[in-house]
Amino acid sequence: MSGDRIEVRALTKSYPGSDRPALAGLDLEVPRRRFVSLIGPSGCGKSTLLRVLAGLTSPDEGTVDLFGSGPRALCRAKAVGLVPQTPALLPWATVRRNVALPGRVNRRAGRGTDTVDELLEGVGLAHAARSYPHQLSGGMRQRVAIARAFALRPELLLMDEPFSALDEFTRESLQLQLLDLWQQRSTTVVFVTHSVQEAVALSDTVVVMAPGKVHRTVPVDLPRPRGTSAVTGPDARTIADTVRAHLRQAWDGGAAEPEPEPTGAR
Ligand SMILES: Nc1ncnc2c1ncn2[C@@H]1O[C@H](COP(=O)(O)OP(=O)(O)OP(=O)(O)O)[C@@H](O)[C@H]1O
Repeated sequence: MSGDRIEVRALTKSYPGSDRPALAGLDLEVPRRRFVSLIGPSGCGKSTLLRVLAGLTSPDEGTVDLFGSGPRALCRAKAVGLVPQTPALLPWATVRRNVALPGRVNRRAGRGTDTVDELLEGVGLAHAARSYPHQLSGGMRQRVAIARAFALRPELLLMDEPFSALDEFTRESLQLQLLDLWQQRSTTVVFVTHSVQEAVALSDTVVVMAPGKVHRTVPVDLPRPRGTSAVTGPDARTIADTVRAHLRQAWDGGAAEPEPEPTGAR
């Protein structure tokens, strides 16, 4: 147990009626305040891992230590935020209220809150504070979901392909806003994506998964804050090529040499 990291050990999880486990002995370490992306073939267990980390489902075997607590305890303490692919906003509430509501829950849980105006500013939605969800574009709804997740001041933010339905321009602008919010706060982010470019642009570490387990961890040694030139330059392209090579191995059944050191997302 350690308060400065997430430690997942030998995690297994099978769904009833499925012929192979969704997670098959997965090990992972994520130090506090890091931004880590999970990437891997469809069905390799990325969402299942997020659901276990969020305390939404229990593993069959293995241990999960989130900064010295279990997932359910961290969730009860309102210290875990989850941003899904399609945000579920309250249709009857304005943008402002949608973002403010977790704060009220938080105050009851004895945790601090961020001011709603700062968060709306941070995601470029100050002008839409009085709008309702049905009046927003998909990108704006996802911005509300991100602001709402940060309103919880989460120790751990889990994001499951949050930008996959967005056009490239909206996606890039949201990536920058997310990085700004993350850098201003001490949140640890675990981010699922299918985009190698996105994983490299955002992360300290890219975790390449093969079915049920971690295949490789790839450090992203790019300076922060990352401007467009850093994430499109030669160093970023080299890292992206490394991730793609590991992804190809993962697709081919994970026939790589063993991980040289423990599968920590350092
Ligand atoms: N509720 C469920 N019941 C039965 N099987 C499930 C359930 N959820 C996931 N699975 C199976 O578990 C495996 C892992 O699924 P999971 O959604 O975690 O993968 P993923 O990597 O997130 O996939 P994708 O990239 O397509 O979103 C898959 O074989 C999937 O069919």
